[in-house]
Amino acid sequence: MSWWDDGVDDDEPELDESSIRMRPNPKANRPRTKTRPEHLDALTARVLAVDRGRYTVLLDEGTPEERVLTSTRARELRKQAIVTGDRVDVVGDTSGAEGTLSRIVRIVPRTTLLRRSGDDTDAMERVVVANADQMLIVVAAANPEPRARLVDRYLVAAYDAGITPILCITKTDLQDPDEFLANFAGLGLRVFRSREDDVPLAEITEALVGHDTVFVGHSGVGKSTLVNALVPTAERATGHVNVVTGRGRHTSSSTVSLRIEAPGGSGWVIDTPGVRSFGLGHVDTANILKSFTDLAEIALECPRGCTHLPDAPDCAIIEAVAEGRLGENGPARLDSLQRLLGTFATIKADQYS
Ligand SMILES: Nc1nc2c(ncn2[C@@H]2O[C@H](COP(=O)(O)OP(=O)(O)OP(=O)(O)O)[C@@H](O)[C@H]2O)c(=O)[nH]1
Ligand SMILES: [Zn+2]
Repeated sequence: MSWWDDGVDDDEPELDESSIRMRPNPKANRPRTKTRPEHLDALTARVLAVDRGRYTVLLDEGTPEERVLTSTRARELRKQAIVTGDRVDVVGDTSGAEGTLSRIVRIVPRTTLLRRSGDDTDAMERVVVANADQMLIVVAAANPEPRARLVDRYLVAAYDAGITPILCITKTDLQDPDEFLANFAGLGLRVFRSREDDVPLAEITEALVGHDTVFVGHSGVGKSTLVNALVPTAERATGHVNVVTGRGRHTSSSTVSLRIEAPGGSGWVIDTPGVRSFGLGHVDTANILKSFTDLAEIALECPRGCTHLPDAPDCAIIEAVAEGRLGENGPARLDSLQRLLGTFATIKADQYS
């Protein structure tokens, strides 16, 4: 069981068989150039949304010819997941005219890939979002009560994927977030404080321009409220219940890309409303340490197989911090790293028990 899971998980990204690491017969994976056409005339597009075998893609982004197409995928891609944020090569009718269909023939190599497992004991991974370079983690100062371990799980997923995490703490009108934020003091994270009646729109927008940012957060933290404030055309469903119809929470379940416009340029917000569970069964511990470049360098002096956890004998990082070599913030930084590595160690222990 993932303790992230609140039972709602209506966004089911496809399993990506191409990313399963065990390859019993490497030769079978060689591209069969004879049978696969090259499609030299293909055009590269951005996948905005995925819905049951239909892909909404954006072509000629940012030019006067920009247009939205509906695409299917070529048969040779049927075993690979194509997800929001992917760049793909399309052929066929790329006019974008009503009723036309183009065809995806290639996935452009991804710069990053945010993945999750079904739960922590599950090594099978699902692809959530491709090519995001930032992750905005939305957490409420209160209601629901914030828990550092939950944020740690998002951080582990981000660091594992090589995505830069940013924190946005909402509902600061309900609670002073300082004490909670102290948990992350060592990470050098950019932190935004927000409340519904005073969202720091200019600052957050500035951080999003020029980036593809995936928004994650537990249900009820105010993520939709934030997305709607940043991208007024988004109209994401929020937790307000309509008293007239008695209906509310017509929550949309699919991951979407929303363009954020600012005088200085534009950026993309990738909202992942349906992804409630974030199993970390696939995470590689080395990737967590790699994100702490200063500590990773010192870790080269650690004994082989060092866990860097508080009980690790002769850990070079622990020694360096104790000697004050990492400065004033050293202890907080080590503490954060150990908490993330600890999260991971617990997961692995469960997996192999
Ligand atoms: N007091 C206070 N309430 C807020 C704030 N931001 C959002 N809320 C309220 O919190 C509730 C949940 O907000 P949503 O934006 O729907 O939260 P969400 O994270 O998108 O939740 P899901 O739709 O379940 O994914 C709503 O009733 C909001 O009005 C805030 O800054 N302060
Ligand atoms: Zn060590």
